Amino acid sequence: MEDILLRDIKFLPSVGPKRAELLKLELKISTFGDLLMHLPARYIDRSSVYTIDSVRRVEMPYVQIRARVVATQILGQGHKQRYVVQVMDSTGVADLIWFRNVAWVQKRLELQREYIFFGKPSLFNGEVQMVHPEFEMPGVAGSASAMGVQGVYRTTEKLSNNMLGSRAISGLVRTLWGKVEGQIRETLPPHIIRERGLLSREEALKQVHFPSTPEMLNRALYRLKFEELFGIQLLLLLQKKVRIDKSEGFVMSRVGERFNKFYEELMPFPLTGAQKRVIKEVRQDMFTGHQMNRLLQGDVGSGKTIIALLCALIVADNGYQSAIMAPTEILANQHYESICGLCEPLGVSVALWTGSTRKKERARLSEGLMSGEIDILIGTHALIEQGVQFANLGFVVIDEQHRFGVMQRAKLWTKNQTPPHVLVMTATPIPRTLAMTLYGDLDVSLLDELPPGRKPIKTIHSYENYRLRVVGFMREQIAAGRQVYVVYPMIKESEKLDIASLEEGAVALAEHFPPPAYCSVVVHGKMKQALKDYGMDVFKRGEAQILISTTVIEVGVNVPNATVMVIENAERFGLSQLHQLRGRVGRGGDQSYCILMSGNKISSDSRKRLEAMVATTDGFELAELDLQLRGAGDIDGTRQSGQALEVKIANLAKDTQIIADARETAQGVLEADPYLSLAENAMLLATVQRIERQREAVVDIELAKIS
Ligand SMILES: Nc1ncnc2c1ncn2[C@@H]1O[C@H](COP(=O)(O)OP(=O)(O)OP(=O)(O)O)[C@@H](O)[C@H]1O
Repeated sequence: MEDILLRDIKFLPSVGPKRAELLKLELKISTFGDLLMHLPARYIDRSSVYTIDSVRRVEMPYVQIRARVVATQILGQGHKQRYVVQVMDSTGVADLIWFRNVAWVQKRLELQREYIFFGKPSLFNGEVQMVHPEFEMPGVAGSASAMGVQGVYRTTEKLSNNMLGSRAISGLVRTLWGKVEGQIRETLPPHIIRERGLLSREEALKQVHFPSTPEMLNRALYRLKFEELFGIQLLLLLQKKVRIDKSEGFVMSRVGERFNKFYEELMPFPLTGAQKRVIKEVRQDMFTGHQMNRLLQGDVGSGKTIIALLCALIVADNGYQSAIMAPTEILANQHYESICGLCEPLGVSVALWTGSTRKKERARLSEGLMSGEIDILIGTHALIEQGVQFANLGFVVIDEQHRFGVMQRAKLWTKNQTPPHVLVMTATPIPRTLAMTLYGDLDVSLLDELPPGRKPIKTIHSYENYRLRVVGFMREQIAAGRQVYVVYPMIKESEKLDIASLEEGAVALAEHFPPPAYCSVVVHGKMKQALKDYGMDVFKRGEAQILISTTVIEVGVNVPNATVMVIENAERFGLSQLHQLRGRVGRGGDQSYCILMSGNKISSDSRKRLEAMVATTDGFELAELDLQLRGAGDIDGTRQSGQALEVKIANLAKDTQIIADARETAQGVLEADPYLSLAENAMLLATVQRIERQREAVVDIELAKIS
């Protein structure tokens, strides 16, 4: 049978070639199936009528009220002219305002008559207002107000101009439904539908487009989101299983001289319990003969670098090479310096490869890598972009991988016959359910203990008016021998402006902290690498007391003597970023401070973020809150992953319970049928294979972009 869902959209009555072309261009709708999956972007609930008084108390984006017109008047002149209609019900009065189409409204609204008004309410001086509400007489059969819950479809200006606004799209979907009803195939096996009490796929699709009640809409959305997330979880768990069961990995069974010597004689400090536990987990993985793919989550300053080094030493003792990849050159340099220093007495050879490594040096390094002379290579993306070759790469550390592109890692070393063990390190605390999706194919280690002697950082939110006090505080800290960071936000669209504001800030600071008594350095992303390195070095050596910078220092920079972090325009940063920045201080034993500077007027979301920063230093708590405030799409890298994972219906930030349910069901299915070989799971296998193909295509595109 021909699959009706694959039919070209131009064959749908009242579409035709011209509108079909537009639908393709604007909304990527090419087939009947595409239109069916073009779900409403939001819903309006016209199933209940609110009283004016209750509108004041409930937070609903749109409401309808039933009220009588008691007064009308035209206010203002010219383009400020507006028509204000006062309406009343038994609980109160509301003002309805029109700035346009005044004559049209005037003609249709009669004094003392009752209407249903539908619109977006707002409160002005405690009074309910609605601008440009829709209205109609109550009790008219088939009227919009009697239609219950309605979907609003995403459309574009161009489509609206061609008679394809939200309502027209809704009409097309209705026509479509008449043709496809009864032909929608089920994609989940009956046992899952039964266990989870799900709607059938057909019923779910019908209900998302034409909800009969709010409850049915919720069940329909649950079913479609569940299906989407379940497919992903199944794929992730299956990939993990295949890796563990089938993929070969290097066996690193020796704990040799270099690791032992370092551990016993050269370690600058005893490891924390959590660090010891993680090393043990990694060693176990490396011993199994399967490839390790582990995520190391540790809050800022929890001591991840030493773990990378200890692992690399085990690897070197077993005769393999390691690569450690950092997200920025500054960080790669920092790792290189500290690891070089630590490794010198061990006879382990360490090299650095970044975007600014010169051609001649690269040639020399390539030789060293191919001959096996170099044990540990530290670098940036350049390691991949430039296709660096190793003699026997056994271990790769990806630092801060959220910057790296979540999906890329899967494909990085597929060229090697035996893939190296991979340790992904991240300081971004990822809420549990999000981690299930983003890193669902990895094993997870947690560094949940900070090195001893750390004092919690004190965080203060300060306004522009108090700047002089902040300056005074910075002076005190500098007088006590400490160092200070001052960070400006960087917003991609207007880098020039950002740098200008940083430079202005630097000039103002120079007045408060004049040379030669004080020394400040400026570092920002647009500077030449050599200059950046120079600035960082001067600060690290303690020769400058103030480092003025953009967020280039956000990840990883480690200067334990710096105790004050001043964040300018803190309201412009997201919570995870603020947390990362704050993590640059409090890395030594001294009391540290984070001062969040903001303008006097900030939005309520910004205020919530800043208040949360003041209230807690717990990265996980902040990450959860960030997720609620901003959604997964705004957390670094997750938008990209959402796309790569083809998550279209579910929301990775909000649908946490559904993610957990989907994972649980997926686990259950795989326990009973580890490789989906039973007939009853054939359709699941097909789904997983389809997602895998899509995902691979996306990863290929991502990789093509960087290489
Ligand atoms: N067990 C320990 N005892 C004392 N100090 C430690 C210990 N482990 C690490 N440190 C020190 O703590 C500081 C932070 O360590 P490191 O730079 O590895 O943190 P990180 O986890 O990479 O943090 P971030 O993600 O913020 O970069 C460093 O100065 C490091 O020398």
